[in-house]
Amino acid sequence: MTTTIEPGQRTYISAKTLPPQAPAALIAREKFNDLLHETDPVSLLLMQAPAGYGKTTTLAERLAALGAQAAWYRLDDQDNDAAQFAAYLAHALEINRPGTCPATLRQLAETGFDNLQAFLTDLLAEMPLDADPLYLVLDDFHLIKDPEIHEAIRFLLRHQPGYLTLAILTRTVPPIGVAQLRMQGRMLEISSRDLGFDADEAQTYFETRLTYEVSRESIERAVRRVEGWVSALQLLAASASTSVAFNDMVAQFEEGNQYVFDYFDELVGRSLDESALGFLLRTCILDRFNAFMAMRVAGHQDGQALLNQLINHGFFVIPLDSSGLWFRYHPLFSAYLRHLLACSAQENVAILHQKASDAWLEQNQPEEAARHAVKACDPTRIVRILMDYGRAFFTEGQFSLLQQCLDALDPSTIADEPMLTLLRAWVAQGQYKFDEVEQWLAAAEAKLKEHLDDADLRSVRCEFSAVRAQVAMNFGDSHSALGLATDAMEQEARFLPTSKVAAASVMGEALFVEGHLKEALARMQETETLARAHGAHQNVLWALCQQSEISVAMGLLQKAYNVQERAFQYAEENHLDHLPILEFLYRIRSQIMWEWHHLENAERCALQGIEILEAQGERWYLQSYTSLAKVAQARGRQTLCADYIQKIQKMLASGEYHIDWVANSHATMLSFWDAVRDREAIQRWLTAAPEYTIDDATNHFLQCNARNWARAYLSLEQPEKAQPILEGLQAVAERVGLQTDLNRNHIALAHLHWQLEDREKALYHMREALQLASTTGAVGSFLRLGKVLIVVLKALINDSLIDGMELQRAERLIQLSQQQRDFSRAIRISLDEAIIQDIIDRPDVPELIRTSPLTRREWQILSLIHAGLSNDQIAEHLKVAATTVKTHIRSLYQKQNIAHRSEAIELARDLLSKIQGE
Ligand SMILES: Nc1ncnc2c1ncn2[C@@H]1O[C@H](COP(=O)(O)OP(=O)(O)OP(=O)(O)O)[C@@H](O)[C@H]1O
Repeated sequence: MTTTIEPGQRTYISAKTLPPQAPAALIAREKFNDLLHETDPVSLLLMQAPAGYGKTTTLAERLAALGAQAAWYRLDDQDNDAAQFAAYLAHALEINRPGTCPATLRQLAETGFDNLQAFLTDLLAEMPLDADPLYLVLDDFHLIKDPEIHEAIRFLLRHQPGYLTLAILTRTVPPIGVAQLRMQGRMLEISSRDLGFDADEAQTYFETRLTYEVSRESIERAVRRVEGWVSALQLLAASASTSVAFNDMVAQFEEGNQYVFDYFDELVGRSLDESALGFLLRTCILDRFNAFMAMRVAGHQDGQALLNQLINHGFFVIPLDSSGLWFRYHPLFSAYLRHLLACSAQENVAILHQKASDAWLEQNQPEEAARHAVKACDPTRIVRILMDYGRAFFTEGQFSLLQQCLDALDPSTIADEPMLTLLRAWVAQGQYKFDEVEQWLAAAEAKLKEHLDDADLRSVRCEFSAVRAQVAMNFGDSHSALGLATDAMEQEARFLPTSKVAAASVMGEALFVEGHLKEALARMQETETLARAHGAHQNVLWALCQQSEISVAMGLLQKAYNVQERAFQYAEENHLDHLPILEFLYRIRSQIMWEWHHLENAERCALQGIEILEAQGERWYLQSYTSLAKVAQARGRQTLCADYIQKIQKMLASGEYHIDWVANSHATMLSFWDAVRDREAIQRWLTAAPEYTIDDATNHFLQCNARNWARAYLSLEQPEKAQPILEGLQAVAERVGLQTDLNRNHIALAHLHWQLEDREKALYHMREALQLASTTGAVGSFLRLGKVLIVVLKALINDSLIDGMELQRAERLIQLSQQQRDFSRAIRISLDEAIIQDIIDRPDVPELIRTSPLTRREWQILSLIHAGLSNDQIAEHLKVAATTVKTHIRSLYQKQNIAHRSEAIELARDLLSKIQGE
């Protein structure tokens, strides 16, 4: 049955055939250029993604930017009418390209058509055979339910002229023969995965909309939480009025946010029956699922059909692979469903988790099974899983999963089983809960005495010694650690096969901290081999990271880098990107990158570390924040650096950390306070700083800790107090071969003697430092010195005391240090609230500065324009894409009614020159 298209005159709503109005903060999405511009025209461009993913805005923005011609037809429910559909389709084409189909339109008005196909036949016959490329955009196509219109679109796709591309924007996959077109290579697809904003786009978006600064880390976290869903980013920008509120809201997204819930209520409420809703509620407990898992958990016979129904509804169901077998829910949608589930009286959540646990085991996915057993609060299932897979979890480094499992068990259950006790003790030691370690071990020893034979008891003792050795190591008692580790090496492990690997690793660590670098390196290489033989991923990566650390201590940074590469390769080959230990790897990579002044890489690695640690909790971010603070400071971003320092201080105040971490964080804090001349903070630090030793400073962290004291005294201009510390440290570093520390101590000694006005010694130490830098490649440690570095280096050059490589290095350091100081000044001015307020309050300020306030980023760019930087230089300096800078400049121009760069420079000069007092 087809519908006749009756004749008739029509009134057209013009908004339906116009491109949409662009939002005020429109982000250019150049990443789609390749797809839209540089390929041959295709028959169909299918943009399919859930609501609010930016389908309409993106296509409109890109087509306009590329100067492509497009006829828009924006559909609504009323367009499920053949006559209306035909009329609007022809009208959209005609108003975009007059003369395309006047006769068809006339016939529509005067005689009508027998059906849609007859209409399309006439329309296609009337359209020219050849013309400039044209997009015919059908927006919100998911609203079309009429099969006749779907059939008409199939017909159109078969016969359309080559210059026409049909662009369909839809939440669901339309039944128009997509599979066939895909096979024929006649269509392009853009999905939610492509449409999601990436971190750079989100950064530009927030910088355009917010009046406060948000760190890159917060932006990346926001993008991860919402998976680039622009509507959620928009909500964030509109609702959060400070950076604290911003971060709170991002954190809230995990559990759910009321505005987002309301949005989903509207979306789901309209279109789902009971059975589909039940299916959603039950399956939302799964992090991912296929039809089998969905059927087992939801208890539905035909999971696949229900799944297809949900996908066709355009819900936030994300395919995980191209085979279309595995799916998951968008995290915000999942939070919404979990909220509904919690409110539902009909579902027994514990039973759902038990079903999930059993089904995952059938799918040979014990980790998932364990997670659900924990959520079901089901100790019997947990013990069963741990007895079968606990060792594997351990060798893979799944500590937080083990912790969750073990936390759910009764202590006496654990004490009955040596293997469970060992797991429990290792997990506690990994969390620095050293007292607990001993309690777990002692409780088990007391119990096991009663029912284990002598051989087993000996094994237990040896394996327990391995844990005790690691604890002793963490207390800094390398002597006891060595003794216990030797004990542990005596017997083959019966309960946890990797106990001997752990003991070997402790021996390596003990040698390292005692300053026996070569032996330590050899021991760590053996540990790596042993760990590889056991397939113990965690231990392999740990041993590699330690080799890298030892190489850094020896001043062989390039070698350390190469070892890290091996570790990255191992992680990739074994698909270990989710293991928390990878954060260690990224962290030490970030440290080398900072030392080599590759700031972008240093930042990237620190951010990557945070991403890995997200599930472990913020307590573990300390080192990542330290790296980010160092990068921010090196870039002259003092406000950002101050934010990180504040976070670091908070963490240090509320948790126990190894001295290695503490010393590293303190070094960064001191450097920041020195740069901002906060003498009080340095004084305060001295009153509570960790004690230092000099004679025992046979490793990098004890050297760093003592050097912190010396640097604090130097910042307070008390060189006489710093002198014995630095000289003592230098002697120890020399004795045991800590080359990187020698390098850093020489830099500090140069500073010290400059303060003491002993020019000759200052220059001597600086020259030694430069020489060592030819193997370490150090840059960051020099730049930390600030202004005095330039003075001392210039003196070295003036006195012709260096040549060749050292001279080149000195010149580059002067240039970098100078640049850092210039940028720091420009940014300080543009980010200082008081200075900006001062400008705004001036009576002669242009009115527009008051009425359309600039964002921080715009002030910053204005001040960099004033400092004489080109767009590319600004982009390079701010570490953003050149297009991002252009977006900001465009917005700035709009706000200030500026047409040319020269006017911007004039405005900047006018606003900033007096303030800078130049
Ligand atoms: N490039 C962009 N720059 C700024 N804002 C954007 C951009 N893209 C999308 N937005 C904003 O995000 C929101 C959702 O965008 P849009 O309406 O284009 O999504 P959609 O996928 O077409 O949604 P629907 O399925 O509801 O039609 C809009 O408020 C829009 O202004």
